[in-house]
Amino acid sequence: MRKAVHFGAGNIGRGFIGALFSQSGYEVIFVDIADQIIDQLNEKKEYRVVLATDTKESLKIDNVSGLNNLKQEQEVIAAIKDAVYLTTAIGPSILPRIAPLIAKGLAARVEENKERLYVIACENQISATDLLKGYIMEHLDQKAQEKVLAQVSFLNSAVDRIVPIQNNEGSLDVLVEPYYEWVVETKEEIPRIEGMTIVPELAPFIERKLFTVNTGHAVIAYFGYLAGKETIDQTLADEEIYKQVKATLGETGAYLINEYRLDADVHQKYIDKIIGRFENAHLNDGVTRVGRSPLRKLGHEDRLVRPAVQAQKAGLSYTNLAKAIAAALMFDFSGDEDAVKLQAMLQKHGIDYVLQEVSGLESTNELTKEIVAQYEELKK
Ligand SMILES: NC(=O)c1ccc[n+]([C@@H]2O[C@H](COP(=O)([O-])OP(=O)(O)OC[C@H]3O[C@@H](n4cnc5c(N)ncnc54)[C@H](O)[C@@H]3O)[C@@H](O)[C@H]2O)c1
Ligand SMILES: O=P(O)(O)OC[C@@H](O)[C@@H](O)[C@H](O)[C@H](O)CO
Repeated sequence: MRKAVHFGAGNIGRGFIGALFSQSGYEVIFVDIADQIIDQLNEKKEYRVVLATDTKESLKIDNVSGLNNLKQEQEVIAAIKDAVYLTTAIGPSILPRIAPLIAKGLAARVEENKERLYVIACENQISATDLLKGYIMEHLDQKAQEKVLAQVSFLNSAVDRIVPIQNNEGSLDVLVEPYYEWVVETKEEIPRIEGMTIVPELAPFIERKLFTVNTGHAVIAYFGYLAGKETIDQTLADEEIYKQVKATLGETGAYLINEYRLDADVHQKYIDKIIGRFENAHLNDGVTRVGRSPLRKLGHEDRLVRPAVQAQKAGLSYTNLAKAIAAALMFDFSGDEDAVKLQAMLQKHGIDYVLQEVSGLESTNELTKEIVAQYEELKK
């Protein structure tokens, strides 16, 4: 049986990427640090993906097992030697931590197995696989680097499926929305996986996804948090926030339509469909999950700052994006390590410093001035 090694047996790992591999006839070896999940994967060897619909249809996902990357290095290396695919869904900040072990696995594999291996990072981050590749290369000598580059394809991708935090302690089953899209950039023929879409140029797909689904989601999460809401669907029921989401997606939409020559009507339908997905009450998706890691989300290339910077460059409106950035700066959820760091940084150094250090925005930039003004307004 063909093998896929997938790092991160969390919500997207089990609920989306691992599930597609299993349904495509692959044996899926999940690699994670959570012993409870790994033990269950090895004991049960199957779980269910449950769709967040009225009827809660479910699919059985089998041929799965688990390895702990901190305790079973040799087993992970052996699995990489045999795999056809190596994927991740672990969070962009964790990629540097798993890179040393992946490097060891790739170095061993290219000596013994001449079949091509396909590496794909499935994270909400532009060029996540390129980043992972860079981290891996730091752990290989020149000879190993050359062999790996000759025998391994590193493919960027965009992943879209809303998978909330699961409220079923002790179960491997995952509740997911029915919609999904996995777009992979390559010009090669690669082994077929059910549900994977291949494109020669990813930029329009990942930017459209990040700056519509994730920008919209972030707006709901940060304004919802400020308004004391619990979930994404509850927040969207608030008329003012609904209007704010629409207006912000109008701004990212204008940038995307201009940049990628998209059809305006088709893009509007895409926005409407996504808002419909956010309204799915079966997901019970928390504003604190969607707003998680605000330092990452306030990054220069991420879902809020990049479209604002790009809109500004193109002479388009960015007022609503600036307001969303201001709301993200107010995310002071004590259960989120990044939010705690962000608030400490704001208190110690002030907003101009944070926008410079975290978002790469100069204090003299008109966009920065707009964010500061919106922040002062929100604080009132
Ligand atoms: N949940 C979604 O709706 C969704 C949708 C699209 C993309 N994504 C992206 O997928 C990625 C994963 O998100 P998620 O929601 O599945 O998160 P998650 O927290 O549910 O899963 C992450 C998994 O990684 C594991 N992990 C953490 N550190 C590790 C380490 N050092 N070594 C091995 N495993 C480690 C955790 O134990 C966990 O099981 C993120 O980049 C996210 O942006 C999520
Ligand atoms: O995963 P994050 O933290 O980058 O973003 C939170 C959500 O917006 C995200 O997980 C979405 O649910 C997902 O990107 C939908 O495809």
